Amino acid sequence: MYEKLSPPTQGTRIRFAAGVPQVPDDPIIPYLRGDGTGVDIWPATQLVLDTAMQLCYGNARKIHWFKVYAGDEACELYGEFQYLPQDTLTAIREYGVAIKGPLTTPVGGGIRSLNVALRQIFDLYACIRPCRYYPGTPSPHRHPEQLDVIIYRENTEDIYLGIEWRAGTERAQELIQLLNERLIPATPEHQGKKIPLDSGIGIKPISKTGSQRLIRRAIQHALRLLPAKQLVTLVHKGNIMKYTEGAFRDWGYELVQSEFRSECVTERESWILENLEKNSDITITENARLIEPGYDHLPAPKQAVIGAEVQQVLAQIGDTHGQGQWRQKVMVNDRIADSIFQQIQTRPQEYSILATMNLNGDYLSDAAAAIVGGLGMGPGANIGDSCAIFEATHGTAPKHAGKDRVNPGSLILSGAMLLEFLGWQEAADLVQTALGYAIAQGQVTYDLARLLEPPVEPPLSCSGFAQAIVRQMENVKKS
Ligand SMILES: NC(=O)C1=CN([C@@H]2O[C@H](COP(=O)(O)OP(=O)(O)OC[C@H]3O[C@@H](n4cnc5c(N)ncnc54)[C@H](OP(=O)(O)O)[C@@H]3O)[C@@H](O)[C@H]2O)C=CC1
Ligand SMILES: O=C(O)CCC(=O)C(=O)O
Ligand SMILES: [Mg+2]
Repeated sequence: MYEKLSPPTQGTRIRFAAGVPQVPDDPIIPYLRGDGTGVDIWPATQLVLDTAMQLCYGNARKIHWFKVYAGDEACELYGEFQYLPQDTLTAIREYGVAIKGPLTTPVGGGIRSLNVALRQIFDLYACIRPCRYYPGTPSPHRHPEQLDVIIYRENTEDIYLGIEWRAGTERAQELIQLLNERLIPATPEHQGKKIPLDSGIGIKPISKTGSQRLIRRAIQHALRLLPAKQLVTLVHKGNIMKYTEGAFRDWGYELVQSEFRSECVTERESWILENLEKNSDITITENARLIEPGYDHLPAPKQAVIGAEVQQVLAQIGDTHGQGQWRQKVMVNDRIADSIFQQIQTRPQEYSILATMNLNGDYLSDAAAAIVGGLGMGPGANIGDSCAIFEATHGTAPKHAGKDRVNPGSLILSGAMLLEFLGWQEAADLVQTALGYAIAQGQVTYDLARLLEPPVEPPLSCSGFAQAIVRQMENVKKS
């Protein structure tokens, strides 16, 4: 079955039934060490996860790690350009749940992203990146503790599908000519536009299916955490990209109507219902005026549309959501992408779960991680219906590779997400608590040490931080 791999001789595979992992007490879990700082952060992570398992479950539960290869390490074993060997894909498919370090992607030419390839091959459509503050972590913000969001990033489409043509190539020019000569002139709203012939071209597909399955998971997550997480915000740049990003928003609202009608309320619906609560004699027009800024300056047909919206909301959900019932539901709203970058900084406490397309989520997850301490504190999971791969938000940070200095926190916390996914909450909680205690006591790596006042000198090494977490876990278990 494998060309160069030998799976562990003990352990059992995880299977998925209707999207849910069926987890034995002795799962075999493939891991990819990764490139760059993967050599530092993976051993640190494995130590913490194994210790947490041992402390919580003794010999009753054990992960049997299965080393598989991608990136530079794979080329060493399998030969030149063998960045993602078939063995690795077979192992991940067979065992269902994996964890990985970061993998390098060159800018411009060369190989396409192995990270993105794995998400696409296994249809890991939901990239989940929680950004939560651990007290004592230095931050450029005065109140980083106010940010506690979970980013749900669509993970398989958008420009990450990688359908691009380099400027000047025959295909790029053929496509530009087709667009300039046929498709653009045939579309009235594009009249007069022209694409410069020396352009590179990339395609940005955003599908209804892809958008809705991601947003569905985000809403389901909010419902599980209710009332702690009560808001799902659809992030988009739909004012500019109407039929891709704007459609993402519209399909999100459609989903509320079609699948979550009794459990959700949209922000606009809540305004309409609240206006009625505050004034039971309010007319449709007065209500419409209150929900739509500039209503009085709109042409009559547009005013009519808003009036109809008010009427429809009251008729459809007045009984089920009115008189304050909507306050117990998950609210769905939307924000334009550029604005959400400042909102998470200026009003972080107002956001809970952010549902995004691929590119926006990539940007937003680094930005949100910066608020809670930087990329060393940004965990993540890529989840599909029959596979899951856990990985940090950050990349290979090549200048720090092999120096035993970077913060393994993101991969360790990704490991905690893995434990939680397996249903081993006690071990997941232990890891998070111990990591929090270590940071609170100033036991930190260089990235946090340099920001603390006064700076911590010398900082812990990568492996030293893992050992500090291990000591904290032992203390928690003793007490
Ligand atoms: N999922 C994946 O595998 C990902 C892979 N990549 C790939 O990684 C490569 C490098 O990307 P790059 O843009 O440099 O981004 P990186 O995320 O690798 O690193 C950028 C900077 O973030 C900080 N940082 C990253 N990881 C840590 C950590 N564990 N602890 C502390 N600080 C950290 C460092 O800042 P400082 O030096 O200031 O301390 C580092 O220089 C590229 O090939 C890229 O494609 C990128 C993102 C995700
Ligand atoms: O795959 C890569 O090289 C970068 C991906 C990335 O930045 C991310 O997934 O956050
Ligand atoms: Mg990124």
